[in-house]
Amino acid sequence: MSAILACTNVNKSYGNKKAVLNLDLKLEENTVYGLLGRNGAGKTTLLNMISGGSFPDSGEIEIAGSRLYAGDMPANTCYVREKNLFLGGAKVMETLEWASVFHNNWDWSLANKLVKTFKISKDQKIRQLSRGMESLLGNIIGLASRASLTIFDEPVLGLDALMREKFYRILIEDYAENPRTILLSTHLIDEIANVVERIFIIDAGSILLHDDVEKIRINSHLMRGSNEAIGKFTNGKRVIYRESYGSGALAAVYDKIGEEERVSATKLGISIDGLPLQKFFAYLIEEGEHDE
Ligand SMILES: Nc1ncnc2c1ncn2[C@@H]1O[C@H](COP(=O)(O)OP(=O)(O)OP(=O)(O)O)[C@@H](O)[C@H]1O
Repeated sequence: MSAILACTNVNKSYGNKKAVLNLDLKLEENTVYGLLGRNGAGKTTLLNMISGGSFPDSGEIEIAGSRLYAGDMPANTCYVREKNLFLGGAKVMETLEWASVFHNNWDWSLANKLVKTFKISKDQKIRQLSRGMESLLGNIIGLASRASLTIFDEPVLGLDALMREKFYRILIEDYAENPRTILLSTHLIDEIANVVERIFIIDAGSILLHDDVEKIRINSHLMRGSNEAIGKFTNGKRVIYRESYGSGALAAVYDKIGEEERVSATKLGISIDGLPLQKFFAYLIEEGEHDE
């Protein structure tokens, strides 16, 4: 597979604030990625640079092998912003028509179908849409663009649980029929666990970890036992978080644990549970804080 996006040693500051720091990131063709990071981690700053909205202070961004220079609009890329830039006085239909002009692979039949699915009136003005409906309109544009690189920043903001589920289901179905690279940036991690194939975790402007979701699911564990047993068992393993309480301890481990090791853990009185993605992320970020 070849890279649709490559960021190399990218930096961006606002005054003294380093928002993106020595960041490397590579996205392959035809893969769904998640970009996770807490508030202020640098996600929007990064996505703005990838979409040509701002330019790095240093480093390189390449899209489909072409380097982005200041003022360039990346080809065949669709960026659905958290705060979209639609004109309040324009109608939904006019906004879709405007979007269709910018995207070569635009699919009107999909756009029309989704407008019906999400019950949005084409004659309604943008300023009359609810927050959730506005998110949905952005998402319709993202999906109908069928861009080789489609980026959604907080796509389910303001949507109820049913609509969030519907959006992700449609995204997966459409992706299966029309593979392209999709990057989902969100705080609602567990909701995308079954949608994305790989995950990038960004913290303080840099990528802290990237891996396959399946690998994270298999290799992330929460262990509880005595301080001594946990210390012994986790020796040499990648411990992303550890906490002691009295004579007991808890450890979040990101490593392979084989059957034999599980047997020896049981003998040591250690319990091992899986870690939901949200928890894995929280422990990883918290451990990062301890290290500072
Ligand atoms: N225009 C700006 N001027 C000054 N500082 C900024 C500006 N935009 C962002 N920052 C700072 O840069 C850092 C990264 O911000 P960014 O918006 O990229 O984070 P984020 O991960 O998208 O956060 P959130 O999830 O809250 O949207 C933050 O510390 C933020 O305060």
